[in-house]
Amino acid sequence: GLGLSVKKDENFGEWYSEVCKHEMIEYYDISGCYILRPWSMAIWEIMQTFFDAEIKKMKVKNCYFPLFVSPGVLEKEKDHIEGFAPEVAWVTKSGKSDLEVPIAIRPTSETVMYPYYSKWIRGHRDLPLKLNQWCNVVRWEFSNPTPFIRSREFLWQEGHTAFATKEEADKEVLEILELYRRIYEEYLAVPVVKGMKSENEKFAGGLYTTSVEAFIPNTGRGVQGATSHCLGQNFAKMFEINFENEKGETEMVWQNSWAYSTRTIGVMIMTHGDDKGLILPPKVASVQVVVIPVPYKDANTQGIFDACTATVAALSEAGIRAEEDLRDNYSPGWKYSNWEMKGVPLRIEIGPRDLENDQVRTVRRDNGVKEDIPRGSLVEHVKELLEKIQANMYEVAKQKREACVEEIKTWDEFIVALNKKKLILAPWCDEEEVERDVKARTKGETGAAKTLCSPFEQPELPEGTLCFASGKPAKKWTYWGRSY
Ligand SMILES: O=C1CCCN[C@@H]1CCCn1cnc2ccccc2c1=O
Repeated sequence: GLGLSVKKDENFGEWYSEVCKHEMIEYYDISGCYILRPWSMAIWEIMQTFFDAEIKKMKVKNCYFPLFVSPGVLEKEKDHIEGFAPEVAWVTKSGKSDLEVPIAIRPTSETVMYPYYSKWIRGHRDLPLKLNQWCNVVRWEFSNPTPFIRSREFLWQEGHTAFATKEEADKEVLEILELYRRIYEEYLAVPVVKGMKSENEKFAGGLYTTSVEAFIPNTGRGVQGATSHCLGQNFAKMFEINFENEKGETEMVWQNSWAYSTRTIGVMIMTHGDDKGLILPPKVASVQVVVIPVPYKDANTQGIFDACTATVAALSEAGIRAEEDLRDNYSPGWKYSNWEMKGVPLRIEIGPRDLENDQVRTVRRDNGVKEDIPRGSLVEHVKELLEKIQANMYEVAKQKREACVEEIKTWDEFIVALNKKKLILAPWCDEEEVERDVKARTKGETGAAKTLCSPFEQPELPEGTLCFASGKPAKKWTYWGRSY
């Protein structure tokens, strides 16, 4: 039928799967793989347009490296690959014959790119080297696949930069992290926390990992939104990426790598969707306004259709992504439900009365508010409405997320908050052993609790505050929770 068969608060998993099928994705006959249909691809492209322009301002250049990785290079560094090896997909045959040597499909491109960084970087004038690629990666995961959130192939951008000094690397890590915050908060209207990953959770091959973390109130799970790593000189050592500095001495480069993926779209769907379906933030909506005629038996139907077409033309002229739905085989009511399901942020209805009064009726998808607007001031009104919708969606999501945050000080409080699906802010001694212990003690069928990040914005930590898990002196406030 037309509507969703379950409610968001009743059966979130089923709700999410159904909402995604309303033209964002199509399930594919290989498990963990999904078809990105135009309705979600358009969102990816809008984000890409923003991010690509921003990194170009930072002198990052786009490139493209092969999909295939030779085994020798992939396994070059044991502790980088150790935990990940089971996820690597391999090509072992071509046609009927086996390949002499199996070839891996990139799960990420450090080992693909860095042998060539070593070749291209000779002297300090070759630095900084800043490359990015927009591509797909494959990780053959076995934990439950979820559209956009966890798939065996996904689209992402991966930036790989090399500098002469650590200071330059440290600076870029945070500049990129700010762009990720903007993607989530300014485009997807999703609030995120910027922070540092723990030693346990960071990218094992790097020096430190920063991330933007989102939270899904319905499941009480954190979700890593995007990562920006400083790799230090670890990969430079592994791949011998050296340069001759101004004094003629040989030094190793300092590197970063950073990525966001199509997971962003899943986080947006989970955050904003309701029981009528998707709600798209205007900034990323491929159709921001849908104009629907409401003809009445003997009314001037042609006049109504012409008014719809003229309204779309005026809005498009002003750079607003507007479409009319003049299909004569669907009722206005059916169209309202259909476009609400697809999450179009603003609907405009034009009926006989609107025609007489030279006005249109607007209906907001985020809060349902209806308003009659004179056609003379339509464009300005709609621009304002779209901005209000964008801002309101962010504020509502931020309040919902804040309502989930619980600050705790003891183990018992931690367990209670965890079982109440809270986003937990706790004082922690920052010891890896303790994090591993918390994971072990909270292991359950819904997954263990772990650190999500230590926020850069640290609340006051009074002298003598003890770690909630170990009782040792706490060093920092850290967000904990179950995660995707
Ligand atoms: O996040 C990023 C940002 C973009 C570039 N790569 C880094 C780190 C990727 C970490 N990672 C993640 N899954 C993997 C899966 C298989 C093999 C290797 C890996 C792997 O190295």
